[in-house]
Amino acid sequence: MEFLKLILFLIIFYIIHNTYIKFKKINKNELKGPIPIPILGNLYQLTSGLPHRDLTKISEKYGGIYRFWFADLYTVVLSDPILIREMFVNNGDYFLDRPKIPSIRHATHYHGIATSSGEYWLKIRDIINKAMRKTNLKLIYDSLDQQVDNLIESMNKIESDGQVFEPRIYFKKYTMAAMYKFIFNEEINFNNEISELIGPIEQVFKDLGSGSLFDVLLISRPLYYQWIEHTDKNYPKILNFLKKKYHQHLKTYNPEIQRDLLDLLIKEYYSGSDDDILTIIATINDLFLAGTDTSSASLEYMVMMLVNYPEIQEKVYDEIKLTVNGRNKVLLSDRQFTPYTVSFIKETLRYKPPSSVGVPRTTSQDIIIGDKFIPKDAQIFINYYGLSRNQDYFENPEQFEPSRFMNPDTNIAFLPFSIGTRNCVGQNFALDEMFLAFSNIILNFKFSSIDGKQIDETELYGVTLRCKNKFNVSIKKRI
Ligand code: HEM
Repeated sequence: MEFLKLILFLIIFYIIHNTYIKFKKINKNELKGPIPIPILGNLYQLTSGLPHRDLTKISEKYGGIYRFWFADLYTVVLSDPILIREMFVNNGDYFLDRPKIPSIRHATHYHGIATSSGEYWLKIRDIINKAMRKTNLKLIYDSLDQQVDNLIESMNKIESDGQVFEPRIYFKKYTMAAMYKFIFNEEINFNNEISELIGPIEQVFKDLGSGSLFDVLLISRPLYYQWIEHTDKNYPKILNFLKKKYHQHLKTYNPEIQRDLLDLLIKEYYSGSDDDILTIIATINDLFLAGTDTSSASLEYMVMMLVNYPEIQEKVYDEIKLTVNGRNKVLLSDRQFTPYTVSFIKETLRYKPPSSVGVPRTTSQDIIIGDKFIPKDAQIFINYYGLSRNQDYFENPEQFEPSRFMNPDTNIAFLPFSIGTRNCVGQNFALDEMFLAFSNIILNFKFSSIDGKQIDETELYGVTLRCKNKFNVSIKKRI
């Protein structure tokens, strides 16, 4: 009986303390936001299954910066481009780190490029920045050409066999093959070892995307960490695969010759210590995950937009056809002559931003931005979806209209790759890779809906925002 009383007392104490933390005044300039409830905070307001849309709706009341409690995590949600610049560029040093949560600790132990912080991150970011410069990517650009040829060849076969084209699978293969070449200098074999990784990778994305309440409830974190360490089978599979590749690579490693990214990382981090091995493995894991799903999801959306807006499809095709002037291949150097095609790609990134609420950051100290107080350790979200729906910057934001980007003035709210020193490290590569695939498929094929109806544009929320339903389309050869 006494024991039960003690438990009851502890529960009541916990709830009161939790409520006090969420309601106490921390600063006279603190952010406004919806009213939280004990324990869950504002999570009860994410009701639609599409958190980026719920967060966008809340910003209609509270504006481009507001406070939202993800259970126990004080979170700042941003959709105002001026404030985003003020924080990530003008005060960038205070917003560079990533939050620490059990599922990330389990996955990478905060190693690698995407989830690390502080000096450790600075060093690895510098290495990857250099590796991603175009001059160091010659190999991968040669290989991209080959991947585009493979894509067109597969599509030709689909068309001549009278089959339908499934964008998701073919674009995934395209972006995976590109990253595989960049990291391992190898052609990917989809019938072989990599096929067993596709399932675990998808599951990891699904788990990270749906998020876990136990990650954001402080009291449950230690137990939750132990639980995932013992039950998760997906990350160990991916990491073991990458470890195997690392050891194979080591056997033929020659410090005089840099074949690929893995060689570069071995050069920088080879000591054989567990920590350095984890750095190498976590970094290639990050690049492989971050560099494949985002670009392939965008390409998938581009095809959907071509089908749903046939008159826009014809405009893009006419521009590309005129530009290549009889050649049967579009090159990167053609891009400067295809402003409408570039606008189409930008509009797709705006309309369906692949990184819907981005990769969260955290503040390293209390800071005032404009007249807004942001406390140390707050989690910072850019709501890319909300940003791209900001009516102050985009007229009729719910309309898919590529010509909005034909205006030569840059729209400061177009930031699908984030901004500042920790923006997307693969931005230029992603834009090149998408342009090459997109412009060449449009030169070769006309896309249409299978049943004559528009394809459902609803998103499925996740680390990467993608279309809710996998869809197929009809393709018809143009040249
Ligand atoms: C349409 C394609 C892509 C979009 C929209 C996108 C968007 C983003 C965004 C919004 C971030 C978060 C940046 C921040 O914290 O402020 C990010 C980070 C990152 N992206 Fe991308 N990305 C794309 C493609 C790629 C590709 C192709 C690669 C690799 C070649 C890549 C590698 C990374 C990495 C490694 C990070 C973490 C950077 C760090 O923490 O320092 N991304 N990306």
